Amino acid sequence: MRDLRLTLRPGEWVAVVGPNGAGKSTLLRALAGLLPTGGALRVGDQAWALLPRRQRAQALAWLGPAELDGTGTELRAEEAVMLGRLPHQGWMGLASAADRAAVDAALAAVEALPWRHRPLHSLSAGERQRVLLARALAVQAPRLLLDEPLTHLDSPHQADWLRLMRAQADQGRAVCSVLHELHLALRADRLWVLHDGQVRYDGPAQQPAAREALQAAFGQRLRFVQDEDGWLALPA
Ligand SMILES: Nc1ncnc2c1ncn2[C@@H]1O[C@H](COP(=O)(O)OP(=O)(O)OP(=O)(O)O)[C@@H](O)[C@H]1O
Repeated sequence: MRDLRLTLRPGEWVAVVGPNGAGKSTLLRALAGLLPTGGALRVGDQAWALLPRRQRAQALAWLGPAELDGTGTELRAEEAVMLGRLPHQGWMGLASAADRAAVDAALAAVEALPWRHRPLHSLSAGERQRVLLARALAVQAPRLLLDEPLTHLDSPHQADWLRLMRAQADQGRAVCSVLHELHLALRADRLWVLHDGQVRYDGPAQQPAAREALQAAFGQRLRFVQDEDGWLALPA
């Protein structure tokens, strides 16, 4: 990937879309500082790489693709979510009242409270994904980078996720999510359409130019329909 110039703004939800192999995960990892890159990655006017690790961990919540299948761990759901609080804890890792409140709120947000004490390996794939989402929420970071957060989620929980991300943006957070669910991606504030390692579109999700870029990226294999909330993309 080269010649990228992208800005993630507070209060804005960006959906990163494009066909398989377009470079979406690569871009997200580069944005999180997880890949060596040329050029400059900045938070405000500060160089990301120069920030202390703890400050970076507080500044950014990360959810990777297919992160955890739960095998080989006895970690319970609420313990996994508490990992999101590590950047806020001292060296002994003692949970404060604020940490516990953040974990409770995150578990409630993904409707995971009833099975908070269950080990991850005993949960279904969708339930585990919701725990990972709760872990990202529990960080309470001003930026959330989420790679395919809807994997394994049923339709109602996908809709819940949409409302959650909208609420995060409304609270002033910047949300950047790689999505294959184009019908939901078009509900984002901004789209980054990727194709062959290039950003082909960076702009409002509901603009005609966004739909043109999507058609080009997906080889004219989409069909757009309108409902009361705007345009949706379906397979042609
Ligand atoms: N570690 C790696 N080494 C070499 N090539 C890689 C590596 N990771 C990804 N690639 C290649 O880089 C390109 C972009 O991969 P990336 O995972 O960013 O795509 P993506 O848009 O997220 O795709 P998908 O929708 O399939 O998840 C692909 O062609 C892929 O084969």
